[in-house]
Amino acid sequence: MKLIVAAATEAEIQPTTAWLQESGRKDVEILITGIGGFSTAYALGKRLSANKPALVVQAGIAGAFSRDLPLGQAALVEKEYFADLGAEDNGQFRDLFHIGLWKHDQHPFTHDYLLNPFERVPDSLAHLPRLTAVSVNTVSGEAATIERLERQYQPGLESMEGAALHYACLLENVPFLQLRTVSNYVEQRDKSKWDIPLAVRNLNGLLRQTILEWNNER
Ligand SMILES: O=C(O)c1cccc(C(=O)CC[C@H]2O[C@@H](n3cnc4c(=O)[nH]cnc43)[C@H](O)[C@@H]2O)c1
Repeated sequence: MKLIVAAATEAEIQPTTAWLQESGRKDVEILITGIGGFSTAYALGKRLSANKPALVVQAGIAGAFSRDLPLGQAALVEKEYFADLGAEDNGQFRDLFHIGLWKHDQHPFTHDYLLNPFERVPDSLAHLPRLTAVSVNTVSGEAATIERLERQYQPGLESMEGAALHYACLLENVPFLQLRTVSNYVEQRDKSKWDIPLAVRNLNGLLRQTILEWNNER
């Protein structure tokens, strides 16, 4: 049974891809899903309908809401929200639960979020904080948007693909983990403050340990 490592961009997991190619390992499959929820849901849905892996690990960088998480910090995402899917109503954002198009606890949601029920977290990742995250189509950079997300969801992290991973894997009944490292803070956009190399280095270090550990256990 395979382990699938899914990432939005090749750049985020390039060190792991190179290492896997050198090792000639065949039991780990790389899936580049593209950026955003729609491309991730499509890529995962298509792949998982062919046959089911033992585990999908989505690996990527993310924005952090709090300075308590240093750049480069790794975390596992436990709860995910589709945070910009809804309607604007008299200056207020309403999600699909609020406007009655989705029902609380409808499969695969728990209340209004997507919970990862996976309990067999590898030792190499067991020490990581387990956070709530929001998934968005537009990287948040306006104070009003950031305040709204914090008020509504109390997130630790923001990405563009996490909720799609949870949604697809819960529907397909495939175990999954979402591993993220912090590349930037969710704030007014200033790419010069991002540290993508550090986030990618830490992400791939943990990915490699996870793959080695996963291999030894079977
Ligand atoms: O510019 C580069 O060199 C570069 C290299 C690797 C990856 C990138 C990306 O921009 C990856 C996009 C990916 O990152 C996630 N992400 C990172 N920070 C945030 C954020 O603050 N809010 C939302 N998403 C974020 C996201 O999942 C993207 O898919 C660039």
